[in-house]
Amino acid sequence: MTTRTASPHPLEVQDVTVRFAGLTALDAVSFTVAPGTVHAVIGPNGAGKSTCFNVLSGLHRPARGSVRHGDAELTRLAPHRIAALGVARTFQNIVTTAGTVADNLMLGRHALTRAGFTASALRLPAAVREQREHLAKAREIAELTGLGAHFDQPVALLPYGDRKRVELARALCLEPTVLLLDEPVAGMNAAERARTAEVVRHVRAELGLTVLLVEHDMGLVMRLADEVTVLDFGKVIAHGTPEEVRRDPEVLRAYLGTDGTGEDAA
Ligand SMILES: Nc1ncnc2c1ncn2[C@@H]1O[C@H](COP(=O)(O)OP(=O)(O)OP(=O)(O)O)[C@@H](O)[C@H]1O
Repeated sequence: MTTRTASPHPLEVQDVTVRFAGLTALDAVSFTVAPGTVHAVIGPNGAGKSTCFNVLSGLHRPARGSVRHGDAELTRLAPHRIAALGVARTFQNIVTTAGTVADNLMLGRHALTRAGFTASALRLPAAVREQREHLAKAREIAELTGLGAHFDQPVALLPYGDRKRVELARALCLEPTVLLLDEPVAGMNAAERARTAEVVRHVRAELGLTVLLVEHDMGLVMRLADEVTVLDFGKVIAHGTPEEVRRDPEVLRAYLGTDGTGEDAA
């Protein structure tokens, strides 16, 4: 069975430009996500965060620029090929409500399954053994993400925060080296947000993952990110630690319409 280890490679976004009809949604965006770090992409509404996320996961092909991870140029690959390289994404809206937690996590193992359909259907010994190993791995990931007690429960019956974490666990079942999180705490209450931050911190430490997250929740970004890239109108306006970007006058202007002095920006 495939087991991946932490990647030594950064995720390098270089000069990425995306246009929709007349609108430049991303304009020569560059940043590097260092291996084993949590990197957040933030920005006001319409700044280009989702577009950036979709480029990284292969849903949008940029007009220009590259996204490199080791030897791979991700902008030329279909989403499933990017996932197979160990770059897994979550989806903002919960996509997993059917079946149990175990069922959903086993779906996440699908790309790592070697036994063919026929071998599985005939329950050949190798296929049965592989299935058992995948189930054990799925259980391990459920434990890691605080879902162990719910492993055999229907996802639809779980509280919202746990359901959203099933999505995170499903992505982890791919044994990624890079995890792309699309607003992982959207819609959660304060306790659920804190719990999810703890889980992300824990899985990053345990698995040595590189994490890129797009997030509106500043509290989460400040608590979790090692580095932050700030977008506004499709351009990078700031890079730095959470503390640095929080004090950056450009960032204050973009978010608050002020330069931080109390005067409205022109
Ligand atoms: N498929 C599309 N077709 C046309 N314009 C689009 C498309 N997707 C995004 N845009 C536009 O591109 C710009 C960037 O949008 P994007 O969704 O990436 O921003 P965002 O930072 O994720 O915003 P939000 O915080 O509101 O989710 C916006 O002006 C948006 O209207």
